[in-house]
Amino acid sequence: MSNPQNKAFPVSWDQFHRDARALAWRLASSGPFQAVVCITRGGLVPTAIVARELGIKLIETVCVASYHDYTSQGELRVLKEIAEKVVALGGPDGAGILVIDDLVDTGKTARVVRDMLPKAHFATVYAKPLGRPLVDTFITEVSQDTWIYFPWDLGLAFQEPISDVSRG
Ligand SMILES: O=P(O)(O)OC[C@H]1O[C@H](OP(=O)(O)OP(=O)(O)O)[C@H](O)[C@@H]1O
Ligand SMILES: Nc1nc2[nH]cnc2c(=O)[nH]1
Ligand SMILES: [Mg+2]
Repeated sequence: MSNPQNKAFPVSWDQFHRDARALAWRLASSGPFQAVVCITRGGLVPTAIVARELGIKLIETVCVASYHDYTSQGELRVLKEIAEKVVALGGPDGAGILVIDDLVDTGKTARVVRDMLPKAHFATVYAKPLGRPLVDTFITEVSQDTWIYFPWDLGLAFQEPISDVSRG
């Protein structure tokens, strides 16, 4: 993963919806896709948006855990594999299957899932340089030392004014 994480890239619900919809537009000409494989949990929201736009109703999950305290990546564990009958829907090696995640950072998660479905189309909303070669389609690239804050991890909070003149 990216370390140190100097820069913050907070994403609102509106912006995420726009970016995920832009991903769907970009993917529309790469299909047709037989099914979506969603990498949980981060892939759940973009999968819902893309599947709605592309009219895909067959959705499978692959459950991968690696980041334990939001910024440090531990050992990668596959908690749930992709069902064989979903893999069989596509061509050999997952051709015709669309894999979706929210982002690719070091590319470790993408590598593990790519090894399961080498010919699937791999899409993320955001990409960092180390993981970018593993992704077929993405929308926005951020630098490796940026941490992306997703809307489901954020809440409204008071912001200190930029200038302190009002405090006398
Ligand atoms: O390219 P990498 O360095 O492997 O990092 C990318 C992965 O990290 C995040 O998932 P995380 O493991 O934090 O779990 P979550 O999706 O459940 O939040 C993100 O959703 C990607 O799946
Ligand atoms: N939320 C979030 N999860 C990550 N997992 C790996 N990189 C990131 C990131 O930049 N933001
Ligand atoms: Mg994830």
